[in-house]
Amino acid sequence: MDSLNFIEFNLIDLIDILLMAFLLYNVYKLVKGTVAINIFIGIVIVYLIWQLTAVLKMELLSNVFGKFIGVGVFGLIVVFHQEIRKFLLMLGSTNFASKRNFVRHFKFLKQDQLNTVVDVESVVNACKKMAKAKTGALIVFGRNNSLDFVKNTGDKMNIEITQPILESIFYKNSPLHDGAVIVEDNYIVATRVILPVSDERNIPQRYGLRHRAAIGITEKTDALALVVSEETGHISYIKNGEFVSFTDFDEMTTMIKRDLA
Ligand SMILES: Nc1ncnc2c1ncn2[C@@H]1O[C@H](COP(=O)(O)OP(=O)(O)OP(=O)(O)O)[C@@H](O)[C@H]1O
Repeated sequence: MDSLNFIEFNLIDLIDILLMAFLLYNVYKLVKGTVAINIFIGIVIVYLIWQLTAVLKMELLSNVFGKFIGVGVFGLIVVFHQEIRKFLLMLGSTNFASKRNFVRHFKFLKQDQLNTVVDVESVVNACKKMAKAKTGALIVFGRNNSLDFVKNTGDKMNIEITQPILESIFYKNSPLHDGAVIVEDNYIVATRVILPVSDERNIPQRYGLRHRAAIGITEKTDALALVVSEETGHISYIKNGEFVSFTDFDEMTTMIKRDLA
């Protein structure tokens, strides 16, 4: 039967499927937890129906779905422009192949090579202390995307994270207190960093530049951000350009650890 020819399978098909699965998995990881996930699932469904109608030679339906997908590509570029940007950044990122993903899998070969586990407790404790004292702070955790483009706006550092260090950096009279701190692999790698500010109109007026900067960097990259408000002493956890809600700081700590894993 001609229509079942597609069942013939060779090595190239296997590689094709594996690469496609890898691509889809990474796209899924990017959009997971965002509103884009529903659009992503919708597209996958439309695509699968299109392929099915094509294989079964249902000319009319296949034509309609084909046209829809053809035009839809441009719509997708607009809808997913942030995710596409993050994905391309991830592919070209120096961090992607270097540390978190690649080395971690081979960590057993060299036990003490990298200290990749961020001491989240110390960071959260420092934030709690700063919140009490109404000291503003902005801490960004790098993940897969390289943050080199923002690190260059501040001072490069290499300080292992401790609670007192973080508190002293953001202490009001400290020369380093302005801007954001970038954290990678349990090290403060940059201070006084100027982040891209989000121009999203839906952010409530009460949030100023510190919060907009946290939203901006987490929209443009897969980084995570913690903000301590100087005005209210409120601590916000921001991911994918949105405020993450949590009931207590233990829950927030667990979420950050999970997101950094
Ligand atoms: N683009 C930026 N990147 C990094 N840090 C920034 C940026 N813009 C402002 N900041 C930091 O935020 C501080 C000003 O915060 P602002 O009062 O405007 O924000 P906010 O969101 O209202 O925060 P808060 O609740 O702490 O007042 C600045 O002193 C600076 O340290």
